[in-house]
Amino acid sequence: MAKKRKNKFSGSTAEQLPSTTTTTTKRSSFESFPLYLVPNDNYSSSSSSDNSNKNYQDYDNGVSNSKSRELHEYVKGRVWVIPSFFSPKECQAWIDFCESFSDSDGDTNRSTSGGGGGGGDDDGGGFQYTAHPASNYIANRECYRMQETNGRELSDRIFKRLQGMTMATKGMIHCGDGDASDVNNNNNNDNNHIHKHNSNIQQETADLYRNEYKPINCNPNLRVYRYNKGHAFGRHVDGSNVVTGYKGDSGDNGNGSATSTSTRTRTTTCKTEMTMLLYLSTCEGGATRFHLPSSKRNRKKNNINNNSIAYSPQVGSLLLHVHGNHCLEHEADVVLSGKKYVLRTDLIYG
Ligand SMILES: O=C(O)CCC(=O)C(=O)O
Ligand SMILES: [Fe+2]
Repeated sequence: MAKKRKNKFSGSTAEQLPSTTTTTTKRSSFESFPLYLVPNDNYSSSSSSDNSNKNYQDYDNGVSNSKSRELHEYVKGRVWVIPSFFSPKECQAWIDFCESFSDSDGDTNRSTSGGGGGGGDDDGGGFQYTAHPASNYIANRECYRMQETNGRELSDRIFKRLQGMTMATKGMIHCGDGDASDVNNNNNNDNNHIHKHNSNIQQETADLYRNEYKPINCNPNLRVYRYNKGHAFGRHVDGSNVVTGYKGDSGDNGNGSATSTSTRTRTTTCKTEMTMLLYLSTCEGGATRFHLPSSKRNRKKNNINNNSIAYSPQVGSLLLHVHGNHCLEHEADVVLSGKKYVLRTDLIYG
């Protein structure tokens, strides 16, 4: 069990929470986050006979194979998974770090309303309880959150690892224009299947740098969620955000701090295009469920569409999904037992 530790706060909460949100106003910080939790090396997905595989000695305890460090398409043109992005040890270290700011019952910074019990800790940092009912504009949500709005070094490292894995396998993810309504479902909820869809979307994974518009980093706005039993996040779509500080000219990252590992050679407007969900634990329930748009025929007939594809959290797996205009509606199913920990960032394109 992680011990309680004091933390200093910094940064600001970038994610806008509605006025009905029940949450504390304090900010948590990852400023003391140990960088070794995401080693600054380039993880390549090579065959097991390759020497570079020793990078993984501590990474997967020999359990996973190189395929589990590759990008797999989960919903065509919309959702991808890398089954072993973080090692189990790394996941546990993230959880321990985040929980080290909690009260012994794990309810640090708990506000007064809502379920779950526990009292607040006014200078502890760490997880903050977030809960709001559904309204016309926002989905219902209940979980704990911890946030660092400028975790630049960590996001650089996460991106470097993603590059190492995707470059060695199927290339970086190309994000093109498409119409989400053209995605169809084969109604198979099994995590082990790649879901095939008829689609006119020109959105296949593409080799890194084949296209001008490509992934350049991960969002330094890092969030860790903890869903306890009964917690969930209702049906919603994720918005795309313009991100500053990634101009890439002559090492200028726009904010005077360290140069990004993904320095570019031209000035560009950068936007988040994909949500990245890094599952740090497994639990019963708690799947991330994508709702597939109904076919044009069903829409005409006004048929109700209940097609969905759920991804159950696996320790260390990374799920990426297109967000913004082409985001599939999705939700986090209720956690039935255990705790679901997720690290959320986004893939920035420019
Ligand atoms: O926790 C999940 O499974 C989904 C989280 C999510 O949808 C989000 O962060 O926008
Ligand atoms: Fe979402």
